[in-house]
Amino acid sequence: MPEIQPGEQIILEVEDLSHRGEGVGRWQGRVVFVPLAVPGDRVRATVVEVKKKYLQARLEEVLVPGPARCRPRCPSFARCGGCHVQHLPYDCQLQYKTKLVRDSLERIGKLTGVKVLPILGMDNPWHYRNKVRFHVVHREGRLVLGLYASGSHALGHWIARDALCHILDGELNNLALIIENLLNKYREGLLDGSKSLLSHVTLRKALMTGETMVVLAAFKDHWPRQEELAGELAGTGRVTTVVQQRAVLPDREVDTGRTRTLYGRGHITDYLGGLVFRLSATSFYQVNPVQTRVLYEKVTEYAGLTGMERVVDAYCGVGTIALFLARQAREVLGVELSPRAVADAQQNARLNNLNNVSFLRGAVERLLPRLFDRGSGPDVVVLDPPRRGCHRSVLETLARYPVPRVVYVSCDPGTLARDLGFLAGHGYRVVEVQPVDMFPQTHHVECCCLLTST
Ligand SMILES: C[S@@+](CC[C@H](N)C(=O)[O-])C[C@H]1O[C@@H](n2cnc3c(N)ncnc32)[C@H](O)[C@@H]1O
Repeated sequence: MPEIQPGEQIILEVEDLSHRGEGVGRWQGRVVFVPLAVPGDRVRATVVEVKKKYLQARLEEVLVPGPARCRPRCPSFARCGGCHVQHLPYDCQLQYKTKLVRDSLERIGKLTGVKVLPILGMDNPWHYRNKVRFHVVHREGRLVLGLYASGSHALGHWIARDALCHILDGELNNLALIIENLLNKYREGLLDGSKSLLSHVTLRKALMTGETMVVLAAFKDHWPRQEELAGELAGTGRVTTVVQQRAVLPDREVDTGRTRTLYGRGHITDYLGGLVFRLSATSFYQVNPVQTRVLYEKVTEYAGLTGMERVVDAYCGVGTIALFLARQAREVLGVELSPRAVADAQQNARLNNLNNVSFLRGAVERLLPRLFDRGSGPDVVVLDPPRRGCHRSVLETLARYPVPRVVYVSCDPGTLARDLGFLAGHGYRVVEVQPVDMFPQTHHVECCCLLTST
């Protein structure tokens, strides 16, 4: 039989969801991925890519809808890359995420029989995000704020034309509309020929204080009437600080673009779990404040502190987990690559009068082995790496110097499974995995895991 070609249409039943939230079915024995299809659907799809082991296809028509399929709230759901599973009711999303974690541990980590608890979901899984990054495009004579389409650098959701974003905080949605109008008022200074000088605009709000930051990321440090624009943004009454950032490549995980404060203090302040946190423009902070509390409580439980322990919080950001744990530990050392985040973390320790915490700036893969080689191994290590997981040398260090408790926080079940698989093969027991739904309506899954070496 001739090989199937891109452009050909196929009909298939969808049986499962992939780690990217795409429908998964089979056609003549081959695995087929169909974005926007859900389990139980019978669909007609066009093949867009033929790979050795699978076909990638585009959904053309749902011939018979699966029993769980529901109507997405957002009219641009099918275009926008921000959400992936709005066409499934929330309880099904939660079941899918728990299953995904179990499957990843078995398939990638080769870990069977690990205790994976049902995911902890939200009471209200909408409008939870405290942060958004809008891309800025010059189109049809206007500067437009929007979100990228899935897997593309084209806008899939324009904030002014399409509905408001259903996972973003309501006030940030309103602010985005105001900002788009203001950018157009100052458009002349914000254009470089026909292109926008601004690459993106980031909005970040502190849930508990309402303080709100606007970050204007531009390809130039200065442009005409910059201060006036910042002043008008501040005059909206919603914005407490405006920061200008030199645009950096979008895939840089540690945001090192130079920043300059145009209005206010250059940071916002939030409260979480009885602690106060200062956040600068480029420092990492969890985007779902309600679930962050749930996650950190789990980290605290798994750390099992009695007040005597020495703890390392690796990949510590602005020191949130380090400070949560410092209240119950002898001492905590945070390690973080971003200089701005380390400055925030040090300031946060002072703001909270916690003097048993210190922070080291640098790569965990470089600093952790040194700590252990010097003989100052801790009792508890918390790992909360970016999506790519831990560097091999971090895991090798933990294998060489067994730590009584490791708490691994992860936002990628695939790399988590890989790293847990390594540690399980080097003397650790994976005691329990607790998924936490930090990102409803999307395929992203956060997990908190406890490992012991005894
Ligand atoms: C997922 S965030 C976790 C931050 C923090 N634990 C929290 O809950 O807010 C990962 C952090 O690791 C930092 N990072 C990335 N690569 C790193 C590395 N190689 N060494 C140290 N820190 C790194 C990032 O700047 C970011 O702050």
